[in-house]
Order: sequence, then C-alpha cells, then structure tokens
Amino acid sequence: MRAKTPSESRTVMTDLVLPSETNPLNNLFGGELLARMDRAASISARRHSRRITVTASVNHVAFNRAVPLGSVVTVEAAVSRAFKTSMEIFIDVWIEDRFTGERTKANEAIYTFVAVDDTGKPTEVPPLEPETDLEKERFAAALRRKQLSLVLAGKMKPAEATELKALFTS
Ligand SMILES: CC(=O)SCCNC(=O)CCNC(=O)[C@H](O)C(C)(C)COP(=O)(O)OP(=O)(O)OC[C@H]1O[C@@H](n2cnc3c(N)ncnc32)[C@H](O)[C@@H]1OP(=O)(O)O
Repeated sequence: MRAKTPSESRTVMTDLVLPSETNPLNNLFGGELLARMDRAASISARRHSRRITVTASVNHVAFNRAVPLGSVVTVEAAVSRAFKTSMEIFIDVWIEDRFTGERTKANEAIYTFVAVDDTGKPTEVPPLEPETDLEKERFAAALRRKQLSLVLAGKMKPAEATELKALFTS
C-alpha cells in the first residue's frame, strides 16, 4: 500500500457556537466539542484509509480554554500515525478573534480509529509518512500513546509495553 502524508487526511471544520450548544456559563458544552472532534477525526481516518472507520478510543482530551457563545471554532484533524489497522488522529481546536481574526489554540485531543470491512472486521491501512517537524514529533510519540491506551483498556500487559517502559528506564 502506498504511504500517505498527514496533509492527505487533513480535515478542517469551521462552525459557530450556538446557544443550544452551551453550558450554564455560556461556553461550548464539552460533549458538543467531543462530537465535533469525533466527526472531523472520522473524516480524517476515512481519507487516510478509504475504508469504513470507527472510533476505538479517545486517548486524550484537554479542555484548556473555554469556548464562548458566538465563537467561530475550527477543528483541524489529521492522521498522526498509522499502525496495522488502527490510526491515531491528532486534533487541534482553534478559536478566532471576532475583530482581528487572529487564531488562538483552545483545545487538543487524540483519538484512535480503526478501519473495518463491511462486517466490522479490522482491515489494513496504508502507512503514514510524516513530513514536517511537528508531524514527525507526533508520529514518534504515537506508539507510546497506543501502548498506554491498550494497557489502560486491559488489552496489553504492562510488561509488553516496551515504549512506555523505555520512558522510565532511559
Ligand atoms: C465514528 C463513530 O463514532 S463509530 C461508533 C463508536 N465506535 C464503535 O462502535 C466501535 C466499536 N468497537 C469495535 O468495533 C471494535 O472494538 C474495534 C473495531 C474498534 C476493534 O476491534 P477488536 O476486535 O478489538 O480488534 P483488534 O484487537 O484486532 O484491534 C484492532 C486495532 O485497534 C487497536 N485498538 C483496539 N483497542 C484500542 C484502544 N483502546 N486503544 C488503542 N488502540 C486500540 C488494536 O491495537 C489494533 O491496532 P493495529 O491493528 O493497528 O495494531
């Protein structure tokens, strides 16, 4: 299978924050942001694999900044590493200043998607070839995050998590 670059799966979704999507502090409801990120990540995973893709896990979400009512929010997702049938998707969330248009990073998240066939059976995906320094950095750390996610899900024994162990022994 031909290797693909993160730019081939990059997905950018821009939308407003409406009153029905806010919490009592008039900021974007966390679950609404999770759904927006899931949609963008799902499109990214599909663009990389050209298969049906399902969310396998949400590995990390940081709600660093509240997103106020009326904000213009941009969710930007791209595959950060492809394994055999799974893909790590890195998502950056930006808000845009109403007057200057300047973008500020509000949140980020990391999701794992799996490509499946028509029966829901995991199927192989193309490898990923990172290009920029940031893409290379995210690619390098992705195996460690995959192992942590599998250990926490009870799908890998901690003793087998070689990349994680290396963190503590180096
Ligand atoms: C877009 C949406 O919202 S879809 C709706 C929400 N999602 C779903 O309904 C998915 C339901 N879950 C499933 O269908 C299955 O559990 C699947 C397809 C995700 C995984 O199926 P499994 O039988 O566990 O397959 P398997 O053990 O071979 O794992 C497949 C891959 O997922 C990876 N994986 C599975 N669980 C996790 C996890 N918790 N964290 C990270 N990776 C995981 C495996 O390491 C493997 O990766 P690899 O082939 O790249 O090495």
